[in-house]
Amino acid sequence: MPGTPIVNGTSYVTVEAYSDASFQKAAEFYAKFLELDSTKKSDTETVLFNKLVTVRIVLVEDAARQQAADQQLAALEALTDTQDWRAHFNQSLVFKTTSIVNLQHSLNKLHIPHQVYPSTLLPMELYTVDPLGNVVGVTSTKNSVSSKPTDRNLSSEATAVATALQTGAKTSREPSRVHSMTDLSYRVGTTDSHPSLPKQMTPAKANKAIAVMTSGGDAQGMNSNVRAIVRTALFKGCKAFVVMEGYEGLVRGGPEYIKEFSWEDVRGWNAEGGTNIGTARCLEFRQREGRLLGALHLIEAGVDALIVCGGDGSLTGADLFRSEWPSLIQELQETGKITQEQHTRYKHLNICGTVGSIDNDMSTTDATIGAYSALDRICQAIDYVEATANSHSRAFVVEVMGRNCGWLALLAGIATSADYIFIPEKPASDGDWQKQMCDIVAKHRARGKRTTIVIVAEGAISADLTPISPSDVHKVLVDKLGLDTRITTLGHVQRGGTAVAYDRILATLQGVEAVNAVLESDADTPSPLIAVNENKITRKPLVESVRLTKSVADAIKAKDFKKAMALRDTEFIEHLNNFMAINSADHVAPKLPRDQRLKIAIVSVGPPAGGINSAVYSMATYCMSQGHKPYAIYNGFSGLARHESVRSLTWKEMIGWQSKGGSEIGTNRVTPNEADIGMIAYYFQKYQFDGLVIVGGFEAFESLHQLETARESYPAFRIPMVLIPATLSNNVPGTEYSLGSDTALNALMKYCDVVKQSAASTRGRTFVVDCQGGNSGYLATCAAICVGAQASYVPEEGISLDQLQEDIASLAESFEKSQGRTGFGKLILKTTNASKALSADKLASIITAEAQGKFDAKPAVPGHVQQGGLPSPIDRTRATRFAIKAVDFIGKQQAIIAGVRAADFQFDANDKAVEATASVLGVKSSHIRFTPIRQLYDNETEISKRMPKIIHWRETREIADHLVGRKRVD
Ligand SMILES: Nc1ncnc2c1ncn2[C@@H]1O[C@H](COP(=O)(O)OP(=O)(O)OP(=O)(O)O)[C@@H](O)[C@H]1O
Ligand SMILES: O=P(O)(O)OC[C@H]1O[C@](O)(CO)[C@@H](O)[C@@H]1O
Ligand SMILES: [Mg+2]
Repeated sequence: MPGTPIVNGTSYVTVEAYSDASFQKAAEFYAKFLELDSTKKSDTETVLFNKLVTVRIVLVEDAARQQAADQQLAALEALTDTQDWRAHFNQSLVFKTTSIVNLQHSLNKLHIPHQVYPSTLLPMELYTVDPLGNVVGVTSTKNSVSSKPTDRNLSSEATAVATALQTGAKTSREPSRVHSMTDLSYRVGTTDSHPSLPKQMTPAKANKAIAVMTSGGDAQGMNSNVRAIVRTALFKGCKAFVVMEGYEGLVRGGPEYIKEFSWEDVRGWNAEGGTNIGTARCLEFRQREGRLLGALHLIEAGVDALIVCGGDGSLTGADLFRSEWPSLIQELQETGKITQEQHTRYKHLNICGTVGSIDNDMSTTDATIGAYSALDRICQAIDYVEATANSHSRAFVVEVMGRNCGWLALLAGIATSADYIFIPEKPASDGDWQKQMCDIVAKHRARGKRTTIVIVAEGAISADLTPISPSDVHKVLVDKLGLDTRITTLGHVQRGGTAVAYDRILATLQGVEAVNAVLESDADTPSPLIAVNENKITRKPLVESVRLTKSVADAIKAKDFKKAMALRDTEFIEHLNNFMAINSADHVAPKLPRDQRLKIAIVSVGPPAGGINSAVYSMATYCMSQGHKPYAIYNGFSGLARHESVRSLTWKEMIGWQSKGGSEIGTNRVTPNEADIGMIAYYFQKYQFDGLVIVGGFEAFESLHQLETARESYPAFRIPMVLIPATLSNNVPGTEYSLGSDTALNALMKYCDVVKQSAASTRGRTFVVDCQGGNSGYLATCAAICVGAQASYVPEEGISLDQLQEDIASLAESFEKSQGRTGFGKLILKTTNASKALSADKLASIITAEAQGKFDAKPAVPGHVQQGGLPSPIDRTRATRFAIKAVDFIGKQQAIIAGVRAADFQFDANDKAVEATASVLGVKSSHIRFTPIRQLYDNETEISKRMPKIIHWRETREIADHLVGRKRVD
């Protein structure tokens, strides 16, 4: 916003200069750096100021101090790249700013060297050194979600300095002085020349030109990846380029194919399908001549780093390109195509891969960009097909994409509870597959299923590598089982439409991380591939990932299917085992011996969330496959206490539950204490439950805690108990993901896409969307990333009037800039509880009034639409995974608790092993973990707020802000 001071905070600082020359330079420096006006009071005093900050410079001639200061500057210059130079200085000034980003931009323009911390996309502190030798820090950390620099990025000493910067406290390293908002007087050094700063302070890295391309088959989410890369590159002070048409664009070169992009060029891309920069399968790039041209064109365009978003093939190409780079540029120089200078400048090709492919066939990452969107399209199609199949009692053979990889077929099989799947990694021999399929289909039909769904991956084969086509399968179903059968080939519909929320977020976070990775790489850093493991964005060596991926295909070709499976990630194998277990649920030949079979109850507590039915279905069918007896407690604990609503679940009644929304066994918010815990214990004893699975959100969390606490009094609760988190608020302590949150996020995102489109069609229109989530801003924050909302307000931060004013001003500014442009609609998201006083309606009125006719705002309230109807494939498949893990947990914990169950004198509730038998299942970082409820309840929960103490997604807020250029007020 023009006129807004770049720094604020009521700081008044006096610095001393020891020579006239340094006195002059300091005045110039502060005027530029902090955008201050200056008044020369006398030959020995200059005052620089804006509304909020005053810097007073006084000249105190002193040769000895001058010399000391010179030495200090020389020491600073000697520091290396890897050193955290803040830790080597003992004097500093600190100011606050609303936007480090803007400050960084202006310093880049002024060519004033600086460093930012932490060294991620989320700079919260910026440092430079003034001509007097003072370290000058500017921080944006004050709002409740921004975090301190982490140990990951800072040495412990530097962390102490950073902490002190934020708290105003002194560090133990005397005579460090860190101040803010006070009148300070410093002993400062001076030099006759402007200090030439140490290497690592120069913004050399941020001067890079970073190019991105999309390659191979297009995938939903590629546009979000490109958007994030372009904007992060610009945000970091780099130039951003896009290579059009994949490797084809590299081979052709020139500004038509290698284009510089601006912030505005990627506006609105999150909601667009396919890839807007084009993609291709380029034969020429497979040849050295093609890659030689590619190298030349990159150098001609001045590109330092290339980020390739593509599948296994594209990244194989990228890997080859990087390994060949030295010889390519050698040849270019020898043939006079590039100069010696260019050869030196572009000596190392900095490459990074973000995996974009619907196939999800890249090793070392759990998900590729686009895979879950394609899965969404497949599941939607199969859900549709189910309806017609059911009407005619028909069988459908559905062909899905995936040349060498069965991930789509497998996950779709789980998500739609298909009868049989064909995937290339685990083929049966000819003769066997026909029998296996017919046995299972016939069994399901005999149990009363009217539909049959068989999913065939494009690359399906039998054990002798003969392709299995949908017609082969069709023939068997007709000839052997006499089923009325149809074939549906989904084809490119799977790559159609816009990305699901998961892909938009994955693509965005990976884009941000890819830029970080290339900026942090040097000649010796192996090219990274940006992966995701469970919920965590990670970096993996590209070469190794490509090698592993190739070896899967090689193993399949060599008929070594065991190896092929082993080379797929562990989650793939787990999914396959899960599919086979629940799909072959068998009363006749269960897996476990009689003495290990258990009675396991499941209950749902709290409001409905996508995936509850899938969890119940998977838990029950898995129990059946093992030999356990699954029971449902209908209508929560109140149902049990009042009506003894317990029934063992049958296979037939659960047909179709995997894909259903809501909760078939009923749910409510009543906890055991509210319902009557004595009655509940009585029924637990009556039914002799050996284990309990609770599915739900915060009330379910409270329920588990109550039951665990009641173990002292009621032996019936001395059984393994586990909570599967399921709530759209995603606020259950002990997990970073709750079932239902993905379904809700997609529902909210689709709603936002629609209103944003409406906003874009109406000149000067903003919608204020009211989001659910209780006291958790998770949903609003993630949706803000998915739809590129201008701002989001969440309960963790509340709504400050200053911030609101800032957001309105920035809306005004962007609407003004957008004059004459189309497709320019804005969204503001607000969690209902972000402010009780400011409803979406009121907020919209305030914005409209403040806009003074330049634009307007309307409220939009999706309400319970956010519960989402049908559960998303992510919620369905994760529900299955969680349910099976929960049942296994109960099985494993039996031994620990069974011995002490009955005898009071042996039961010690404080025994750690016993305590751990009542746990919350959660995704934490990149693992599934069980955490004892007692530990979570006592140490990790803000009970009154119904929230975990640590907000795992808080960094995401800053990314959301940065990608739309939102300025933050303290
Ligand atoms: N071994 C290789 N050497 C050089 N370039 C390659 C190589 N493999 C693939 N490429 C380049 O990458 C492009 C895309 O590869 P491919 O067609 O295998 O798709 P992909 O990236 O695996 O994506 P998807 O499988 O999702 O469609 C190829 O057209 C080619 O230009
Ligand atoms: O669109 P094309 O070039 O026909 O490619 C289809 C192939 O691309 C993929 O969709 C991967 O993107 C494969 O699953 C499929 O075999
Ligand atoms: Mg591929």
